[in-house]
Amino acid sequence: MSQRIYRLQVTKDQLGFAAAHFITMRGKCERLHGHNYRVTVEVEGFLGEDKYVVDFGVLKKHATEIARTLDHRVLLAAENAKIAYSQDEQHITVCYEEKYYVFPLAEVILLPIENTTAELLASYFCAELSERLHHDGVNTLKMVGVWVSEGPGQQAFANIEWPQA
Ligand SMILES: Nc1nc2c(c(=O)[nH]1)N=C([C@H](O)[C@H](O)COP(=O)(O)OP(=O)(O)OP(=O)(O)O)CN2
Repeated sequence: MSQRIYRLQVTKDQLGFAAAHFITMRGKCERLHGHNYRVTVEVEGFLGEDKYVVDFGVLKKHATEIARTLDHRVLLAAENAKIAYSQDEQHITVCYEEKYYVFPLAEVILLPIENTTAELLASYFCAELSERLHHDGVNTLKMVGVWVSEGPGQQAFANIEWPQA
Protein backbone atom coordinates (compact mmCIF):
# COMPACT_ATOMS: atom_id res chain seq x y z
CA MET A 1 0.00 0.00 0.00
CA SER A 2 1.31 3.44 -0.86
CA GLN A 3 2.28 5.61 2.10
CA ARG A 4 0.20 8.72 2.64
CA ILE A 5 1.93 12.10 2.51
CA TYR A 6 0.80 14.85 4.89
CA ARG A 7 1.32 18.59 4.64
CA LEU A 8 1.61 20.78 7.77
CA GLN A 9 1.54 24.56 8.03
CA VAL A 10 2.48 26.78 10.95
CA THR A 11 1.59 30.48 10.95
CA LYS A 12 1.78 32.31 14.25
CA ASP A 13 2.18 35.89 15.46
CA GLN A 14 5.61 35.09 16.88
CA LEU A 15 6.72 34.08 13.40
CA GLY A 16 6.88 37.68 12.30
CA PHE A 17 9.88 39.97 12.28
CA ALA A 18 10.13 43.71 11.72
CA ALA A 19 13.22 44.65 9.77
CA ALA A 20 14.77 47.22 7.47
CA HIS A 21 16.29 46.37 4.11
CA PHE A 22 16.93 47.50 0.58
CA ILE A 23 17.46 45.50 -2.57
CA THR A 24 19.56 46.25 -5.62
CA MET A 25 18.09 45.54 -9.02
CA ARG A 26 18.78 46.47 -12.62
CA GLY A 27 21.55 48.90 -11.66
CA LYS A 28 19.48 50.63 -8.97
CA CYS A 29 19.48 50.49 -5.21
CA GLU A 30 16.20 50.89 -3.32
CA ARG A 31 15.91 53.32 -0.46
CA LEU A 32 16.24 51.79 2.97
CA HIS A 33 12.74 50.84 4.13
CA GLY A 34 11.05 48.39 6.45
CA HIS A 35 8.51 45.60 6.51
CA ASN A 36 6.57 43.69 9.11
CA TYR A 37 7.55 40.35 7.64
CA ARG A 38 5.40 37.30 8.29
CA VAL A 39 6.64 33.72 8.07
CA THR A 40 4.68 30.55 7.36
CA VAL A 41 6.39 27.19 7.67
CA GLU A 42 5.15 24.37 5.46
CA VAL A 43 6.44 20.80 5.61
CA GLU A 44 5.50 17.54 3.92
CA GLY A 45 6.18 14.07 5.18
CA PHE A 46 5.03 10.74 6.52
CA LEU A 47 3.50 9.89 9.89
CA GLY A 48 5.91 8.80 12.59
CA GLU A 49 5.13 6.36 15.43
CA ASP A 50 3.33 9.09 17.39
CA LYS A 51 1.11 9.81 14.35
CA TYR A 52 2.71 13.20 13.85
CA VAL A 53 4.77 14.13 10.84
CA VAL A 54 6.63 16.45 13.18
CA ASP A 55 5.37 18.13 16.34
CA PHE A 56 3.97 21.62 15.60
CA GLY A 57 5.81 22.70 18.77
CA VAL A 58 9.16 21.77 17.26
CA LEU A 59 8.45 23.78 14.10
CA LYS A 60 7.27 26.77 16.17
CA LYS A 61 10.27 26.67 18.48
CA HIS A 62 12.86 26.69 15.70
CA ALA A 63 11.02 29.14 13.46
CA THR A 64 10.46 31.56 16.36
CA GLU A 65 14.16 31.44 17.23
CA ILE A 66 15.17 32.14 13.64
CA ALA A 67 12.64 35.00 13.36
CA ARG A 68 14.10 36.55 16.54
CA THR A 69 17.55 36.72 14.97
CA LEU A 70 16.06 38.91 12.21
CA ASP A 71 13.70 41.03 14.33
CA HIS A 72 14.53 44.74 14.71
CA ARG A 73 17.59 44.43 12.50
CA VAL A 74 18.84 45.84 9.27
CA LEU A 75 19.00 42.90 6.85
CA LEU A 76 22.13 43.03 4.69
CA ALA A 77 22.98 40.77 1.77
CA ALA A 78 26.60 39.75 2.36
CA GLU A 79 26.93 38.17 -1.09
CA ASN A 80 25.80 41.15 -3.15
CA ALA A 81 28.66 42.03 -5.52
CA LYS A 82 27.40 45.64 -5.89
CA ILE A 83 27.50 46.38 -2.15
CA ALA A 84 30.79 46.95 -0.30
CA TYR A 85 31.07 46.43 3.43
CA SER A 86 33.69 47.52 5.94
CA GLN A 87 33.48 47.27 9.68
CA ASP A 88 35.22 48.11 12.91
CA GLU A 89 34.39 46.78 16.36
CA GLN A 90 31.14 48.72 16.66
CA HIS A 91 30.00 49.85 13.23
CA ILE A 92 29.47 48.61 9.73
CA THR A 93 29.69 50.86 6.69
CA VAL A 94 27.64 49.81 3.71
CA CYS A 95 28.37 51.37 0.29
CA TYR A 96 26.46 51.23 -2.96
CA GLU A 97 28.12 53.53 -5.54
CA GLU A 98 28.00 57.09 -4.06
CA LYS A 99 25.52 56.15 -1.32
CA TYR A 100 26.60 54.86 2.07
CA TYR A 101 25.12 54.00 5.46
CA VAL A 102 26.81 53.47 8.82
CA PHE A 103 24.97 51.18 11.24
CA PRO A 104 25.75 49.95 14.75
CA LEU A 105 27.07 46.42 14.25
CA ALA A 106 24.67 45.00 16.83
CA GLU A 107 21.67 46.25 14.85
CA VAL A 108 22.40 44.48 11.59
CA ILE A 109 22.45 40.90 10.41
CA LEU A 110 24.68 39.98 7.48
CA LEU A 111 22.96 37.20 5.59
CA PRO A 112 24.67 34.73 3.22
CA ILE A 113 22.49 35.76 0.27
CA GLU A 114 22.86 37.99 -2.82
CA ASN A 115 19.86 40.23 -2.17
CA THR A 116 17.30 40.58 0.62
CA THR A 117 14.36 39.73 -1.64
CA ALA A 118 11.46 37.84 -0.13
CA GLU A 119 12.59 34.86 -2.23
CA LEU A 120 16.10 34.77 -0.81
CA LEU A 121 14.93 35.53 2.74
CA ALA A 122 12.60 32.52 2.41
CA SER A 123 15.51 30.46 1.11
CA TYR A 124 17.76 31.53 3.99
CA PHE A 125 15.03 30.87 6.58
CA CYS A 126 14.31 27.48 5.01
CA ALA A 127 17.98 26.45 5.10
CA GLU A 128 18.29 27.47 8.76
CA LEU A 129 15.11 25.61 9.72
CA SER A 130 16.07 22.56 7.73
CA GLU A 131 19.47 22.39 9.43
CA ARG A 132 17.86 22.55 12.87
CA LEU A 133 15.34 19.81 12.05
CA HIS A 134 18.14 17.69 10.65
CA HIS A 135 20.15 18.27 13.83
CA ASP A 136 17.12 17.15 15.90
CA GLY A 137 17.11 13.86 13.99
CA VAL A 138 13.70 14.42 12.37
CA ASN A 139 13.38 11.66 9.77
CA THR A 140 9.77 11.79 8.62
CA LEU A 141 10.03 14.69 6.19
CA LYS A 142 9.99 14.86 2.40
CA MET A 143 10.06 18.63 2.11
CA VAL A 144 10.67 21.71 4.27
CA GLY A 145 9.37 25.03 2.95
CA VAL A 146 9.03 28.61 4.13
CA TRP A 147 6.83 31.47 2.97
CA VAL A 148 8.09 34.98 3.68
CA SER A 149 5.59 37.80 3.27
CA GLU A 150 6.67 41.44 3.04
CA GLY A 151 3.09 42.50 3.61
CA PRO A 152 -0.45 41.42 2.86
CA GLY A 153 -0.74 39.70 -0.52
CA GLN A 154 2.99 39.72 -1.31
CA GLN A 155 4.98 36.64 -0.42
CA ALA A 156 7.61 34.21 -1.66
CA PHE A 157 8.15 30.51 -1.01
CA ALA A 158 11.37 28.48 -0.94
CA ASN A 159 11.76 24.82 -0.13
CA ILE A 160 14.28 22.05 0.31
CA GLU A 161 13.58 18.44 -0.62
CA TRP A 162 14.42 15.85 2.03
CA PRO A 163 16.38 13.79 2.80
CA GLN A 164 19.08 16.40 2.56
CA ALA A 165 22.27 15.57 0.71
N1 LIG B 1 9.56 39.15 -6.44
C1 LIG B 1 9.88 40.20 -5.65
N2 LIG B 1 9.58 41.43 -6.06
C2 LIG B 1 9.90 42.48 -5.26
C3 LIG B 1 10.51 42.29 -4.02
C4 LIG B 1 10.83 40.96 -3.64
O1 LIG B 1 11.37 40.71 -2.56
N3 LIG B 1 10.49 39.95 -4.48
N4 LIG B 1 10.80 43.35 -3.23
C5 LIG B 1 10.51 44.58 -3.59
C6 LIG B 1 10.86 45.72 -2.68
O2 LIG B 1 11.94 45.40 -1.86
C7 LIG B 1 9.77 46.27 -1.77
O3 LIG B 1 10.01 45.84 -0.46
C8 LIG B 1 8.38 46.07 -2.12
O4 LIG B 1 8.15 46.91 -3.21
P1 LIG B 1 6.74 47.24 -3.80
O5 LIG B 1 5.89 46.04 -3.83
O6 LIG B 1 6.99 47.87 -5.09
O7 LIG B 1 6.26 48.34 -2.81
P2 LIG B 1 5.08 48.43 -1.78
O8 LIG B 1 5.27 47.42 -0.69
O9 LIG B 1 5.03 49.83 -1.36
O10 LIG B 1 3.86 48.00 -2.66
P3 LIG B 1 2.37 48.54 -2.78
O11 LIG B 1 1.60 47.28 -3.07
O12 LIG B 1 2.42 49.47 -3.92
O13 LIG B 1 2.00 49.18 -1.49
C9 LIG B 1 9.93 44.89 -4.89
N5 LIG B 1 9.61 43.74 -5.65
